Amino acid sequence: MARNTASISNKAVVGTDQTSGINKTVSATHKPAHWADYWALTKPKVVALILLTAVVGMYLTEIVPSLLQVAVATLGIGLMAGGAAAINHVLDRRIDIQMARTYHRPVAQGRVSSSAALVFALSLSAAGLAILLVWVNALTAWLTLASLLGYAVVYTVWLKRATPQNIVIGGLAGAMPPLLGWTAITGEFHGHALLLVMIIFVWTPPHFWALAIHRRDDYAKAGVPMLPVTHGIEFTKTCVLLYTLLLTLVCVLPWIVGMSGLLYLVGASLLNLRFMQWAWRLKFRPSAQTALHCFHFSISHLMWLFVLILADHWINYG
Ligand code: HEM
Ligand SMILES: CC(C)=CCC/C(C)=C/CC/C(C)=C/COP(=O)(O)OP(=O)(O)O
Repeated sequence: MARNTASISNKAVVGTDQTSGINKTVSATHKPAHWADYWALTKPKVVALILLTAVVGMYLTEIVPSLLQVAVATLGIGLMAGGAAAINHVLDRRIDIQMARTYHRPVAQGRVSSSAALVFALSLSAAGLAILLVWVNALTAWLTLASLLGYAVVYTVWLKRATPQNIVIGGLAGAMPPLLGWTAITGEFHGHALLLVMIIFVWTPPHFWALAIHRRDDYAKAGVPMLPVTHGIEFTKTCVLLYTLLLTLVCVLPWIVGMSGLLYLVGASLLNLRFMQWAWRLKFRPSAQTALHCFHFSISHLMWLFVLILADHWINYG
């Protein structure tokens, strides 16, 4: 278990952030806001992966979308996802200041005021909603708004503070993008898109709980009832292992229903075997960094899985 420290004084906040796996000491004074602070509010790396899954949803339909269609829908969904992330920074600022991983965030530190961050977040969200309503379609616009509210309000305000199943239920909002991509092109629901949603939904618990195991003490200190805090690390490791097993089974469904071919099946199975190997190691042969490695692998896993689904689709259907 990594040890993290965050001491807060009037002038400076100094902590050790090991999420990256690198022991880097960060210090922050109350500097004025920089454009990079606003960029950070949007959680750009998370949104990038969300957008990859949305774009794959767009290209998996029977219609071949134009680049302009893809670009406009991606912009709309991206603005709303970034807006949701910025709202989360405002609503979570008191939790964020208490955790070594998040204490340096712009709103928690006061470099960006809550009101400025809120104006920024609502502007992004409104622009995204308008783009989707005017140039995409109403179904996608309202579904994206539902995802935004699901993450920024239902998860952040309520579930996160209320139950250790917070990220299981709240995970639905983050799992929606492939469906958003699909409806952006077709204007309607499809079982194949729902399968992609199910894959991200089942992937989310092992993704997050691996990190939460590594950061258990942080969450305990901030009083957030994450599973390793309420039910212990061993129980959470068992849940990670069982969810990776479930994920392996769910990932076979696209092949069973004829949505994906052998390239996908073989590639996805290899990725899932590796994920299960990390989860097994986490449960039975852990070192201090295993949970962090497992978390990092989960991100590569989802990225390559969606690249594979798309490559397989292009090979099979042109
Ligand atoms: C309720 C659902 C989810 C929860 C609770 C969750 C939680 C987290 C947390 C706490 C981090 C660490 C962030 C940081 O250190 O700043 C993280 C990182 C990340 N998550 Fe998730 N996540 C969820 C869903 C997703 C989804 C749906 C995706 C993409 C499809 C995703 C992609 C990522 C990526 C790419 C990172 C790395 C970010 C970075 O390195 O800056 N997450 N996640
Ligand atoms: C409109 C649309 C598609 C919305 C997508 C919603 C979205 C941005 C989901 C990402 C989920 C996420 C990063 C959760 C982090 O949990 P946390 O907020 O508890 O983590 P933290 O401690 O790092 O803030």
